[in-house]
Amino acid sequence: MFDVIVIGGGHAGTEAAVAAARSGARVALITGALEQLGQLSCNPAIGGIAKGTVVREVDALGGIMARATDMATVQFRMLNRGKGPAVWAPRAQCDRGLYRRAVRQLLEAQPNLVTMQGMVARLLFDDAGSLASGATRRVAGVETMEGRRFGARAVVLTTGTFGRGTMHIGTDTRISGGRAGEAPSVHLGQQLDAEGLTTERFKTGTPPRIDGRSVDYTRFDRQESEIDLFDYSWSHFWTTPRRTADGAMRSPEQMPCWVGWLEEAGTELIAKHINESAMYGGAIASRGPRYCPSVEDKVVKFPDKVRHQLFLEPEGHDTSELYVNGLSTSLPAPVQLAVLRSVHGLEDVRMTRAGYAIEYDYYPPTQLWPSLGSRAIDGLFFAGQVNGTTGYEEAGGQGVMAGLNAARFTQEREPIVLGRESSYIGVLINDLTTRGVDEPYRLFTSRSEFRLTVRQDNALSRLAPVSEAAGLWQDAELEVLHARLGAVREALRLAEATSMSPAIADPILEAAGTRPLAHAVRAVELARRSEITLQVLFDAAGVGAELPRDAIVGAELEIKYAGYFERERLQANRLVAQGAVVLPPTLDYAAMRTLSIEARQKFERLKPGTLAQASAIPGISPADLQNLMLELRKH
Ligand SMILES: Cc1cc2nc3c(=O)[nH]c(=O)nc-3n(C[C@H](O)[C@H](O)[C@H](O)COP(=O)(O)OP(=O)(O)OC[C@H]3O[C@@H](n4cnc5c(N)ncnc54)[C@H](O)[C@@H]3O)c2cc1C
Ligand SMILES: NC(=O)c1ccc[n+]([C@@H]2O[C@H](COP(=O)([O-])OP(=O)(O)OC[C@H]3O[C@@H](n4cnc5c(N)ncnc54)[C@H](O)[C@@H]3O)[C@@H](O)[C@H]2O)c1
Repeated sequence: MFDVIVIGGGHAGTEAAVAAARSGARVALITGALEQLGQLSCNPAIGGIAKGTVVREVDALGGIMARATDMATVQFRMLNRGKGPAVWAPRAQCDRGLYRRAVRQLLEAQPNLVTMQGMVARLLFDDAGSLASGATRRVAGVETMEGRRFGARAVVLTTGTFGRGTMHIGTDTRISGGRAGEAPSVHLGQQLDAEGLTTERFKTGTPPRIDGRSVDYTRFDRQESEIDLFDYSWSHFWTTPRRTADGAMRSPEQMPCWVGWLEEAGTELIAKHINESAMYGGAIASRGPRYCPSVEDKVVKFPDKVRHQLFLEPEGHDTSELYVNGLSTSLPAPVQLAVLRSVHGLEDVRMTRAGYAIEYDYYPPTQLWPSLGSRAIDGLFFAGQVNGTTGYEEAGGQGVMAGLNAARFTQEREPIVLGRESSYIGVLINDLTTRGVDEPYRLFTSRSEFRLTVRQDNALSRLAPVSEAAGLWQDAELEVLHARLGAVREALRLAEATSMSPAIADPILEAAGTRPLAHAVRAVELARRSEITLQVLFDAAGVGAELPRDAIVGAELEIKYAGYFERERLQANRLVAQGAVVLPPTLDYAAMRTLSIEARQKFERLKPGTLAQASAIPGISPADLQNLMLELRKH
């Protein structure tokens, strides 16, 4: 008997299992193939715009994604570097094999957690759900295809793209599978249909891979890694052997990326064969991710663009295979090869694997509570691609919260729901459970009202209070965590306390093209200037050498954008105060005549957990919210 069983060992499942185990639950993770734990289904890149912030949030909640990435990075870029640190976005490409092994190693190092191989065929139920939740059933365990049965008080379902997955290459090739080379999950979906859960279909796609030994690299621009400037996980600053005592990096050897172009010859080929593409030839009807478009989409939707950028990304040290980023496609394999060979430098290329599209089941996430628990079946939680999202990071973020709340469910503790003002994970889950999805959901900075205060550099200070209160850390980790947070405070104190004389500051100011000093000022005042970094000031004044760079950048951002942050914080506080008002699931919205009919219907159907969630439902007006507050007072 386990407290929590997690079905699936992708990015949602592995995080869910760790979060539940860290919460004190006895956890089993059951997945199709143990060798594939943590498999990066598509490109081996972790992070990017908004997603990089989620990786750090997962890390601040005790997750493993950041640690695994740090152990496997072979190429790193800080995106948006030109735009100022408030919107910097870390993106790491990993050695695919190293990443998988790192995930497995981290899982096996986790107390309270066992991993097992097996395809879950069905859930086991107790008859009744609890009266309070209104659920019709309560989950009691799982049974695998081989007939092994395991009892559990909560189950987290994270089966990704495997739910009745069908892969397509061109219009004629259709293969049943969850991912290239892996079987789909069929029985579980049939059972959930029979239980009355709503199921829908989405699609996604992946590009072909090529043999790096058949590439003429002289025709591509070489892009080096910026690795020495960054660690994803806060824990690496202090505890692990990733850095040597003098701060040098001990990551895997870095590999270059190659930037090239799909030219007119390639786009013409795609246009000519467009009806043979699975997506355009009618083989697939379901909707795909708008923001991870296939190359067919790009050619059809942007016909005036004669060329499209491609990145050849290394798959790892143990292989010469390259991932062709930008060329996701479901054209027939011979057409894919011809398109590849139209690219300058790929004239003689060997295609090692064809790209394909995949259609899979997802469960519209408005069927969930904000805890990610099912409204229909007590103790059943959903996370990852099955909730209609796309992306490893979106999956990981949901996984942590589902695992945490599944454990808390078994411990009869209140679920933890992150606010929109606290994190991108809060925005993601709030959007999913209140608004639902009509295309695969991907995070962007624009989805957050608080994108200046919710940044990649301050994830730990935002979420450590949550993870600490939830009891996710061991004592030694807490010590490191407090030291890490203390470093930002110390950098801020030093900025206030350090006086910069004209003799020290002027060479820096002149080099940056900003006006020199008339008299000595505090470092904090100079750090407000957009051209000047706090690190440069500290280096010149000979202070702060013991502080991690990241803490100094975090302090600098707090100084530079203090005015904006203050405004967002006030707004966030208002939202928290108002939004925290709890709406019990037993409220009879149909009887609330002061609400509009649309509001009554939507509240009845979606059962928002708090006023903040009620306000995020599309179509709900400020008048409805005011009236709802008045109705609540009558209760
Ligand atoms: C071809 C392809 C292309 C993709 N391209 C992109 C992209 O460009 N951009 C992007 O953001 N995302 C892309 N994705 C999606 C990305 O892979 C997912 O968002 C991410 O992996 C989701 O993580 P997950 O944990 O929800 O599911 P997955 O990573 O799919 O993991 C599911 C896990 O569940 C296990 N499993 C399934 N059924 C069962 C069962 N019945 N019993 C036990 N275990 C089971 C599987 O073995 C697997 O370990 C792509 C996916 C595919 C397949
Ligand atoms: N079809 C799908 O649903 C699908 C497929 C693959 C990946 N993904 C997801 O997308 C995310 C990462 O994708 P991504 O980063 O390739 O795309 P992205 O669109 O997030 O890329 C972000 C930015 O990185 C730039 N970029 C891409 N490759 C680069 C490189 N090698 N060097 C420097 N800059 C580069 C791009 O120009 C873009 O501006 C992951 O979360 C992954 O799960 C989804």
